[in-house]
Amino acid sequence: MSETKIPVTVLTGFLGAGKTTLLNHILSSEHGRKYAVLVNEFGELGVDGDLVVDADEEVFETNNGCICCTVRGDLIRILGSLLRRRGKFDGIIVETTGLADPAPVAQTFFVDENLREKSRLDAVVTVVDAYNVIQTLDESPEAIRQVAFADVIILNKTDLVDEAGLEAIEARLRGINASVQIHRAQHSAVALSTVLDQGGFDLERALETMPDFLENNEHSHEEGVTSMSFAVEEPLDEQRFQAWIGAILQEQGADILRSKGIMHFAGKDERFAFQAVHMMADGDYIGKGKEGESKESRIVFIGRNLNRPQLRRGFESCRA
Ligand SMILES: Nc1nc2c(ncn2[C@@H]2O[C@H](COP(=O)(O)OP(=O)(O)OP(=O)(O)O)[C@@H](O)[C@H]2O)c(=O)[nH]1
Repeated sequence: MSETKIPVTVLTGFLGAGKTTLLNHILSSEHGRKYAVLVNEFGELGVDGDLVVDADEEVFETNNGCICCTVRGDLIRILGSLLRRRGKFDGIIVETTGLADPAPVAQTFFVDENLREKSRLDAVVTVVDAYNVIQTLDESPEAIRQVAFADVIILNKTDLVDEAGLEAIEARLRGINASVQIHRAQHSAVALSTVLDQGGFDLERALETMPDFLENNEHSHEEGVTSMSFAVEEPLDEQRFQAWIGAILQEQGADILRSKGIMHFAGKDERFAFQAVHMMADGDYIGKGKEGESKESRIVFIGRNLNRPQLRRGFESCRA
């Protein structure tokens, strides 16, 4: 992805999962980089010397109008002014406290022209409380969505759950989101490289490790949220792909929470990284793959009511 675009990490997770602990861990680590942080609970971050932007309550003020529009408007305004001060920091972290659904925040980076030009959604990171997650998933559709949207899950509070319990949790999380990278943690102490600067390359790694045809539709207790991935070995026709994915997202974007993939287009050396949150999509060329690397194009859909044969046929019909 374009080097000049500032990476944005969207941090989400259920109440008390360990988001603030993670933020403090990031900001107090020796990484030699500067991050701007947008939170709606300023004051929790007792970190000196780092650039912490007080977005206060107003960022996520939602008492009138559509939640998505309000959030987007405020985010666009604050990020717009942040991006004018480019060069002062290397990345932006947006904590979505109080907002169960990360979609409107993530989508902002695909919708606004200015933000699209200057920034890119690097990853949605979801912090999960290992001790409470099973109950939370049973009781809350929002928790399921947060898992579905995640590129990276920090499975936190592993000190409170035994190994068998953790394995059961991981299986359940993968039942919702098969391509997600899960990192176990205590007090959100993860290597920063697992959270920040994920870019298109980790997407590729995630897709590689994801089995082709996961049959996990039996996870109906997750309100039918599941994931499917498809691979095509031959190069794709760019126009055909764009038309197909555009139509799919238009028609089924309400059910498709997240989609992402790495494409090899005929006549292009560089790989194309695609991602979408509901119907809002974005894509960028991310450079050539390594010598001898597979030229397979892969795509993953996470959502409900996914029609496997239809999606597979559609993707295969994009071959050049
Ligand atoms: N036992 C245990 N406790 C933890 C761990 N990580 C965080 N905690 C505790 O969990 C509580 C919540 O952590 P926070 O980081 O404030 O969680 P949060 O997601 O920011 O919470 P909200 O902003 O209220 O949604 C704090 O008391 C932490 O000390 C962990 O790995 N193990």
